[in-house]
Amino acid sequence: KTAAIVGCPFSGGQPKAGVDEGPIRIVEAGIIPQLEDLGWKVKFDGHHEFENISASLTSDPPIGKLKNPRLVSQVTEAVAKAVGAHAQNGELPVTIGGDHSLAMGTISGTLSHYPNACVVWVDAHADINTVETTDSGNIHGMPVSFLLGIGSKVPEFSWVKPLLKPDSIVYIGLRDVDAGEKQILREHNIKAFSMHEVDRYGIGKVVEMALDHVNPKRDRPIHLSFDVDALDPSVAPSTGTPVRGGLTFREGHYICEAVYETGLLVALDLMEVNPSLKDPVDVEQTVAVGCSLLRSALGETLL
Ligand SMILES: N[C@@]1(C(=O)O)CN(C[C@@H]2CCCCN2)C[C@@H]1CCC[B-](O)(O)O
Ligand SMILES: [Mn+2]
Ligand SMILES: [Mn+2]
Ligand SMILES: [Mn+2]
Repeated sequence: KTAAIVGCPFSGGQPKAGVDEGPIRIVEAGIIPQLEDLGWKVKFDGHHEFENISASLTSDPPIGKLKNPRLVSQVTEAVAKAVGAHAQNGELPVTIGGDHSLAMGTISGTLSHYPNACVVWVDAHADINTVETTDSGNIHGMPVSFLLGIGSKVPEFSWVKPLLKPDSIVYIGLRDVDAGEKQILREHNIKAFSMHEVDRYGIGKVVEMALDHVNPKRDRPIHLSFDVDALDPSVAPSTGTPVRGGLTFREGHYICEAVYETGLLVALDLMEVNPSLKDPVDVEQTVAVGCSLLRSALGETLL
């Protein structure tokens, strides 16, 4: 079994510099030999270069509130092609971000090859703002709305096909959801296990219920999209939009272990590690947690 590392040094979906260094630090931390030690054949053709895309853009003025729209669209389209190609080759794409706008690409890529795939989205945030509801205009808060095809269309994003259905995504870890997003989740009956449910049922039951919702017969491929800000800031401090009251180290790892145990994982994203926001100790911790989550999602067990 081959894992293909899709290193995406990209920060255009949000305003904080440094998140583009995430993949570089995770690879430098040794994720490749770590995965090889788990028995994976690891393919890594170097981090994706997006310079040519940004160089070819003479200008990229906001569209409405949306920031860096053309850059984000072109980068995520390239990522969709890369992920789709790896999936086509029978490899498991492991996309390391970079900000979460990249998931517009990764999940498009997965769905192009596995149309029946379901998505487990682990995050403090729903990332489902539309052109109408976004307040920040930061596209890392919007990828799910594009994947669902909701909200008014933006011609620059016409490559994104509405391949994701509302009943095929489930959230775990939500605790900072905008009013407009809450309304969208309700209107589309999108299943979400917030930190309230994690407290109430425990992570084991939450993961079971989440999978029962999107994968009742455990026969659908799974795309796991993990935003490290789902974890409590004490666990993963160096990230752009930290929110208190998050998942513990073990809860985050349990999700990854349980998803791997299904044997259905076909694609994995590890997003929003920004190694420039904190002191070296906190950065090191965040990078190490990112590597650890990746290992757990790819078969590392405690016994
Ligand atoms: N919904 C958001 C958006 O900008 O759209 C607003 N939020 C920050 C905001 C700060 C003030 C209190 C309410 N929250 C970040 C989120 C996007 C996170 C993207 B992710 O990829 O990090 O999950
Ligand atoms: Mn590649
Ligand atoms: Mn996110
Ligand atoms: Mn988030």
